[in-house]
Amino acid sequence: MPFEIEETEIPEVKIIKPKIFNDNRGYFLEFYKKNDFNNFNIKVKFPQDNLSFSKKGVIRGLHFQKHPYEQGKLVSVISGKIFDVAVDLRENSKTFKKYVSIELSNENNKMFYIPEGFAHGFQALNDSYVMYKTTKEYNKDYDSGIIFNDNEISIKWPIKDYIISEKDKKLKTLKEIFR
Ligand SMILES: Cc1cn([C@H]2C[C@H](O)[C@@H](COP(=O)(O)OP(=O)(O)O[C@H]3O[C@H](C)C(=O)[C@H](O)[C@H]3O)O2)c(=O)[nH]c1=O
Repeated sequence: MPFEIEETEIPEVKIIKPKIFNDNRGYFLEFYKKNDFNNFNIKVKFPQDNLSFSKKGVIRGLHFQKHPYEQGKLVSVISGKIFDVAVDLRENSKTFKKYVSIELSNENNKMFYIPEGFAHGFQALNDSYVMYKTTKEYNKDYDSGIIFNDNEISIKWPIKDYIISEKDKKLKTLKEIFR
């Protein structure tokens, strides 16, 4: 089985460790294999792959797509290191408004599986290339998000001297979204 799975404090959010096949040339790993993920009860399709490059200190997020275009994500770091965050936005969940975070890097080759119903964001701990698969296609009309420093979630972003987009500066708080 070329993947190992680790639980997090939010049961549906998983850490996935692909098997690394090292040899004298370098290494090989599988990012995703339908049957193996089905064995982990992750039975989703990924119609879109994304790649973003972020300079050290950049925070992207906290983003989500509104119903019916919610996106699950399988996040990996091709090069660099990020502090990756998933926030539970499922109002009927015991962990509503709670978050889990993980360091993903091309050293640990870990992946983060974030199901639909969560907001996603990350901070680049050095210049980083992040590749992630999504369970639905991007729909700009349903693109939404929560301000990164919402004190109801209170994420401890590692780098204080952050860079964020003008768009992300204007994102609402959880309270404003879930009145
Ligand atoms: C997400 C996305 C964006 N775009 C276009 C829209 C903008 O013209 C440009 C940059 O978009 P944005 O500033 O929303 O990119 P990020 O800040 O990296 O957004 C992502 O950041 C967090 C971490 C996520 O998990 C989401 O996938 C996504 O919200 O790419 C597309 O054409 N397709 C897409 O799927």
